[in-house]
Amino acid sequence: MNYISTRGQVEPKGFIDTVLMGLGEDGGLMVPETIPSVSAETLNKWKGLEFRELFIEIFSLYANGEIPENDLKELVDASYASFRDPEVTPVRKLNDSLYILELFHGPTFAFKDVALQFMGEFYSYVSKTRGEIIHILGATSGDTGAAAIQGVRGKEGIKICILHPHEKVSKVQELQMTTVNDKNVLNLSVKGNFDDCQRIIKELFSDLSFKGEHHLRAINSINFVRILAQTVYYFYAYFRVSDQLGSDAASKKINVSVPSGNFGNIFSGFLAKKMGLPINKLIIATNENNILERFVQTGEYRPGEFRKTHSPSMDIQVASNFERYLYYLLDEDSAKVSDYMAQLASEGRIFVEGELLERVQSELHALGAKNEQGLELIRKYKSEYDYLLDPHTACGVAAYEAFNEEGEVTAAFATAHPAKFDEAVRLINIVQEFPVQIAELVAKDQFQTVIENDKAEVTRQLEAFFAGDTVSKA
Ligand SMILES: Cc1ncc(COP(=O)(O)O)c(C=O)c1O
Ligand SMILES: N[C@@H](CCOP(=O)(O)O)C(=O)O
Repeated sequence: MNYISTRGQVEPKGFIDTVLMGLGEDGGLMVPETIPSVSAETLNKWKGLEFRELFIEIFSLYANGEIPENDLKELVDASYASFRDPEVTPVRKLNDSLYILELFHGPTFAFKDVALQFMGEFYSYVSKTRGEIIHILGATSGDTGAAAIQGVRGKEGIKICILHPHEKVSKVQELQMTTVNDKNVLNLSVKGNFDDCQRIIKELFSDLSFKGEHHLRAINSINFVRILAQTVYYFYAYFRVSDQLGSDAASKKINVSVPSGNFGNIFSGFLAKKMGLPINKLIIATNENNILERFVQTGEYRPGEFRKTHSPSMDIQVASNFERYLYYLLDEDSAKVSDYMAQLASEGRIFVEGELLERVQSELHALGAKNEQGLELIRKYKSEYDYLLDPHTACGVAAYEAFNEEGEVTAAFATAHPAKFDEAVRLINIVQEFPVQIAELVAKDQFQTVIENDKAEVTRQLEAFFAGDTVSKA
């Protein structure tokens, strides 16, 4: 299988080369030339697999055998060894129509660990086996950065620089990133918002001579391998919810409700559904930064005013993976995607209507939860089920409440542990106990460089950080 760009100007690439390229060299996003389809028979075989086995099956459909089976197994085992739950992503039933897929059992307590602990192992493997220099550049609203740093800290042949918005991530997120004192880690705290950080790194990735000279690699969901790793828990959740439904499984439809910002997580669900997983509704849950809700309701995709909310990781206006969705919406017509993206760049908006909008509305449901609504739901679920939602998960539960209908059940994705967002939880006077790994962060020193919202300054920092690195092949 080869990979091509949504904008059609990149020669087809193999799997590892696609991962190393990250953002397509034409500014588009890489996608598989064809999406593998999974038969009902295969789904039936897969339903008894544990998470790691499922990962290997799904990954193997996309990786062209470029990683020998034994090596892949070792990578997967190493990636999930640090997870606190043996199931990796367990599913809890809250009531007859609501199941929670807990994605926060990795080392940094957010769903990003599922893909990023794997990516850390993967990059290390590629560095050793191909002698590639791996200089990771990423932007974060808090969780990607923490998980990516954790995945590569101290690893030979790899350096990582993460841009986060200054004073716009939670205290725990900031500590998770900035208390890491390994020499291969650089935290830049940018006086701007997440969209600024993402724009700067995309501009640097688009400068092909700078990217090549400095061996820049992506860990954000612009990188297709992130999307792929995230599809695994859609399959896993579907199978576990079906198990728990028992004899009711045949008569119930299964929805997923996914807290969304950069559109990577929900796009993984879109991909899983295209592969043949019979998910019913794909529900996008956002906070008041509701560009995706506005798009699904009206067909207009227009970044609006940035809102600071209780779910800061989803304080995102420009949803990176939207372009991948657009590609499939436009029937894989890369010329049309390029036109739409050029229009977005020049006019600040794009618009779909008529049959296209009808298709969007048949494929996606979306709700932008209000700040107060999120807090109210945290309070309600704590008191009714003794289950503490984090504020991002609460947006997903709000969307479940809005869209789940008779004959359906919903797997709402818990994308973070509430301890990461105690600022919000405290507002409703709930006192939570912190996991020890989080409690011990406050005593540690922090290492970060605060900089202006300025690409030239980021460039200078990177040139100094990456200078003189070489790597040899194992
Ligand atoms: C806790 C949490 N929930 C949800 C999201 C949204 O996920 P995505 O960016 O893949 O849409 C993020 C990050 O964006 C997050 O950190
Ligand atoms: N919420 C994310 C934003 C970046 O998303 P990504 O999926 O593209 O890495 C974060 O925590 O940084």
